[in-house]
Amino acid sequence: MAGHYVVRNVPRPDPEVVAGLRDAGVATVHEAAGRTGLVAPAVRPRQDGAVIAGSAVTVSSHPGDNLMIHAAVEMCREGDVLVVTTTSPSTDGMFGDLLAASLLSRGVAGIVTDAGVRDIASLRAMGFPVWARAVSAQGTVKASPGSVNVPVVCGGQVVRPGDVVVADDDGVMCVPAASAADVLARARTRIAAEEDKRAALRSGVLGVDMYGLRELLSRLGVSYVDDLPEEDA
Ligand SMILES: O=C([O-])CC(=O)C(=O)O
Ligand SMILES: [Mg+2]
Repeated sequence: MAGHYVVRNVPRPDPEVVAGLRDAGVATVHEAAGRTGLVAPAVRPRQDGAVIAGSAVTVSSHPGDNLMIHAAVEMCREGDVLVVTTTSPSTDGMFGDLLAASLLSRGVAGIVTDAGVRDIASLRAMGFPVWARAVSAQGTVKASPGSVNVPVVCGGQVVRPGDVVVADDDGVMCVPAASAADVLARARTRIAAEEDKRAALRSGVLGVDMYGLRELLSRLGVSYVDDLPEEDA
């Protein structure tokens, strides 16, 4: 990108679609999106049990510099998720409890970052959810230009401002704004099918029978034997 920008206007997704995707959860949304959009698992939850979804506000920062995160706070609205990336890999702790306090005052749901966070005990105590590549006490400066609300790559996934970011204990998904409603419809179909499967499995039906896997195992040359044959022992 040639210039540095703070973009004010972001088309936000339908809040009902966002809430539906949050309720579906990351694993189901990932399947419903055709196994696309999953942020690399190195960008992992730094607390237990947090489940969020929201419209992405994106930050492209110089590594070791959190100036643009400060600029981004003002662009955030209730329910947004801040997605922070650096222009080259960095694990520096560029986000902590002070910035979280600022984001909480604007109703931000949480942060996803390809870089590092610090003050993690305070962040947990505040109930501000974080998905981050690293936890590092390494401090950062406020000195270099970057951009807010431009397309970024986080954990190998392109995230555009206004995309739906879903994050829970399983990781982080980015659903492009244009496909969010379709993905939610597919997620709901999947959830209904899984309910039937769960009930059958709980009642003792075996996966090998329910999914018709006996034939597949046989075709793949997997033999059932009472004892391991001598020649393979
Ligand atoms: O201030 C910083 O540089 C990052 C941090 O620790 C905080 O937000 O509390
Ligand atoms: Mg701090």
